[in-house]
Amino acid sequence: MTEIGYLGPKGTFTKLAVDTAFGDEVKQSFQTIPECIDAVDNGAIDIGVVPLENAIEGTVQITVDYLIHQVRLPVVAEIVVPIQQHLLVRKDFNGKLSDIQEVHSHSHAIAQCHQFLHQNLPHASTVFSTSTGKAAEIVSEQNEPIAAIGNKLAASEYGLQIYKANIHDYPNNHTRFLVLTKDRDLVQIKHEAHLERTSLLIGLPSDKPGALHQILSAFSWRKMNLSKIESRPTKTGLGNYFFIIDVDQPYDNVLFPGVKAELEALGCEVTILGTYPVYHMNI
Ligand SMILES: O=C(O)C(=O)C[C@]1(C(=O)O)C=C[C@@H](O)C=C1
Repeated sequence: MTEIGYLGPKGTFTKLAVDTAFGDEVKQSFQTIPECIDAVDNGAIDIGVVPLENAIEGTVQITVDYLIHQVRLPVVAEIVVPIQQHLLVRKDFNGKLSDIQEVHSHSHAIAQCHQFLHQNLPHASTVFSTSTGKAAEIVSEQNEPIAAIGNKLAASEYGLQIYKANIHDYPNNHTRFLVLTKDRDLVQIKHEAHLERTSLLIGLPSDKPGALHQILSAFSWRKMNLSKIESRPTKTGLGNYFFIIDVDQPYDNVLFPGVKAELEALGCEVTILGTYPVYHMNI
């Protein structure tokens, strides 16, 4: 039976994404994103689902860096889900907002609610946890005036109440999750794909004038639509970067090999990270 790993424990957004995409398959929770990716790599599980990017806070850097520098796994699908952040407290908490001393959550969830916290809980300290589900678990176990930021699944899993709903700072909050596996045939998502996307990693030989312009030209004159470009440090010294580029079309045997050859002629190193369908889902 196919086993699917996710950032746990129960009640995380990743779990919601996995449940929506994979229904009743067997699932295993991991405490960190690298542990989940390692488990796919060493065969302990078949598929891993990890957060990649949030509409408010941007890239989940540990995911990108781990996939670039430590474990290269094929990306075979992307799941996009709406994210609604709520302020969760124990059911026996009946104080005021100003009584809350600590707010626990994943750093990305705290960042998505930064303005809310700044305006409504300026006196409370923020405490980072490994996930929103973990934060909810911590709050459920302590008889203290503390709160977690998380989703409604976390509220029901840990017996918490939603003290204030939808505290994320901007509407239209979504997170992209990557589905990673060595065996593409294992992944069957019963939804209609929104589009096909291809992600590339491009390394420059050295910093030189016009390098980025030349890279972008290779896509531009072929009329290939880029939906994201991001630089990440190569970790070899200040000023050295990789570019990660998302192209909103599937890999083909004409345009992509053409881009690759053109960029390699410029001295760039080009790696295809994956070509995959993108599913937009409601949770
Ligand atoms: O902590 C969780 O619930 C997660 O699934 C992680 C994560 C993230 O890393 O971005 C996923 C979705 C939300 O953007 C907030 C947190």
